[in-house]
Amino acid sequence: MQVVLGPNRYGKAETRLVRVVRDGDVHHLKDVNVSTSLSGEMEQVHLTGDNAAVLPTDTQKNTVYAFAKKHGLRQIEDFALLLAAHFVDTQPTIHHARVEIEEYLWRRLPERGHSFVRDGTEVRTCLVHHDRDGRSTVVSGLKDLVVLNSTGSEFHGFLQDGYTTLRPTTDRVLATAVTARWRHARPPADYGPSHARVRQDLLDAFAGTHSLSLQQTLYAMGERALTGGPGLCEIRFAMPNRHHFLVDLAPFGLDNDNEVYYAADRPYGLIEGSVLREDAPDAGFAWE
Ligand SMILES: O=c1[nH]c(=O)c2[nH]c(=O)[nH]c2[nH]1
Repeated sequence: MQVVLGPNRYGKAETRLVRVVRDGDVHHLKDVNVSTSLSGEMEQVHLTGDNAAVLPTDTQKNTVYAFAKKHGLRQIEDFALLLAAHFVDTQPTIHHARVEIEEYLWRRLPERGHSFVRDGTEVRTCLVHHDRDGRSTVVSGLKDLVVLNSTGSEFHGFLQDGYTTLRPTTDRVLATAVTARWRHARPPADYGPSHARVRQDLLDAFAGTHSLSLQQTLYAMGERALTGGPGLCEIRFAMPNRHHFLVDLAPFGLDNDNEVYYAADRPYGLIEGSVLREDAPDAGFAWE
């Protein structure tokens, strides 16, 4: 039986990097997790162990740190583009680079210029590709944006079969941890304000939508982000439905008028979907 090498890539996953910029007594902090992944002329390393085409993952990690010093680190998308282009443009055997970055957010404490507190659970993300034909794609995003509406959410009119026990409700808690990733029709002038704008659009739509299902809320959030400011053409979501079940307090002679909930962590409904402009340009390898 004949076998052949299939698609492959290799790289250094999760290079943790903290960059401090000292502006006198006031420090600026960037805390990121960088994963690089390269592909190209990798037949020989897999078939015979000849490493001549391989840029070591250790070198990839070193490059991340060196570039943080040489070029600074402002918007993660720009840093990822710089790294991806570097690997492809300097190594003929590397035909494609994929760089994924997570950024953990810190807020400076007001009293001091160099003390920080982690800003919630939210993570900013990006996924960048660059190939040897000079094509680049950028997907920006966020994850673990935890939101909750304590009313303004209903769920009824759903299919019922012999296994259905869920009661229809016209007033429930709606909570989720949003993962959203998006691409722009054209690169924005600055990924920072664009990210802030999309994030605010998502929050406004979550809060402002009287929800008949999390699916409806997802679409409303996508629609808002696409019709808002920063020129998005596609946004994809994964939203776990963080169920809040009313606790039955009747055994204790107490009523429970939507006041006391059991916040379940699993299982959870997982609602996923995308919203895109009808004329969205082809995504190419952007999401891979
Ligand atoms: O918003 C919801 N969508 C569903 O598809 C679903 N399914 C379910 O059990 N609860 C919910 N809630």
